[in-house]
Amino acid sequence: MPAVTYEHIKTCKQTGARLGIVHTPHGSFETPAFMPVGTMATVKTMSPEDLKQMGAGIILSNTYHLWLRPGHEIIREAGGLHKFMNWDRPILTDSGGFQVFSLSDMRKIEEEGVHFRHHLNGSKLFLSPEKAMDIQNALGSDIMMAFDECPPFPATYEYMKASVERTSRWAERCLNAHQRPNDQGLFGIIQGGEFEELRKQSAKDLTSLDFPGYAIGGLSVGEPKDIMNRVLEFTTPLLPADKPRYLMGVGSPDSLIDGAIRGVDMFDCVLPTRIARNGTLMTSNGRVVIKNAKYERDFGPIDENCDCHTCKNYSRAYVRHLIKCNETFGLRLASYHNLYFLLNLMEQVRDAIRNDRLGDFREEFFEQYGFNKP
Ligand SMILES: CNc1nc2cc3c(=O)[nH]c(N)nc3c(CCN)c2[nH]1
Ligand SMILES: [Zn+2]
Repeated sequence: MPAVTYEHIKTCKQTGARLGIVHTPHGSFETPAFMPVGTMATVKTMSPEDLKQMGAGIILSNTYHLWLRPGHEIIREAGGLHKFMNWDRPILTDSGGFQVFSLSDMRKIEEEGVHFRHHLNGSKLFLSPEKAMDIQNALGSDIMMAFDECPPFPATYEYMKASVERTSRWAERCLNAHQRPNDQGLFGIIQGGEFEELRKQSAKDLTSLDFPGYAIGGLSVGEPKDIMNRVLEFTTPLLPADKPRYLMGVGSPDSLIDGAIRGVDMFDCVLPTRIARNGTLMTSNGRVVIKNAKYERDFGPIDENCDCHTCKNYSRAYVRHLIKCNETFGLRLASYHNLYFLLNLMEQVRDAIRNDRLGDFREEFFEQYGFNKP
């Protein structure tokens, strides 16, 4: 029995969105799902109890960061990442490729792997498909990602073609290095940028290797949203309908809805906690920049349509005060609300799929949030 399986519940009659359940060794979660990001084995300022209370079904952590600090062997000795961070629900770990390219310079890509400098102390490091698999095996994540190259945007067709072919060879090496296929699911990552031919090539290469799930990589790297949506439109149909589809690095409300409509099941993004820390809050009526003076005497909730712990117990004026004073509690209140907002949005998306009306929901949400404003 593979470690990770997908159960399709239904497809929305109004759009291409699908309702499903992903089953893993640490439990199941409904899809479409948003995964809070816990890079350093913590979703910043949130406790596991907070995450459960807000309905997080799965969280993401990062091979690159945990390899560097505290070191994957320490986590292996702790009994794995679930035990180390006291999270007993599913964990997905990214493979490190993207983090190397987004964090460190002085990098050199070879067939064997990537040579680069530690982004904090500059020491020379090397990451390969086999090393990325060894680290993820030590972490014991339920879903591991294949080691890939996420090419920059834009990239030439020639560069992208060579990169896709190497990423496909790396994916096979990851499968061959997989030590615990019954305990950990390994997802392949489709690359190819905005080139339909290369996305087809990547999908053909990786679906022939029969992974339990597939990610769509190489997006949310600065391309306009209409390009992302177009790439999704011709890429998701290339992926097996009985496997989860994970769009990497996507987390704004409009992109989550538009990705679900195009058949995506899983998303992750640091956006909600990152913008929360500087006081930008997502609400049903659009973004609220809480440091703005107009909230100084606003004793109402962040979002009157939100029933999260922050909105039920604290005012905009109070959160504004804490954020301006850089009080840690303010970071917690803002992060809690933003994560809750996205998790609740995904619950509304799943509801709309159940009722075959995700297209209508999109219109209503975009109108109220202000996405339709010119
Ligand atoms: C924020 N935008 C973004 N695009 C990504 C693409 C990849 C991607 O193409 N490959 C991998 N392995 N990770 C990606 C990530 C990290 C996801 N947590 C991305 N993040
Ligand atoms: Zn709230």
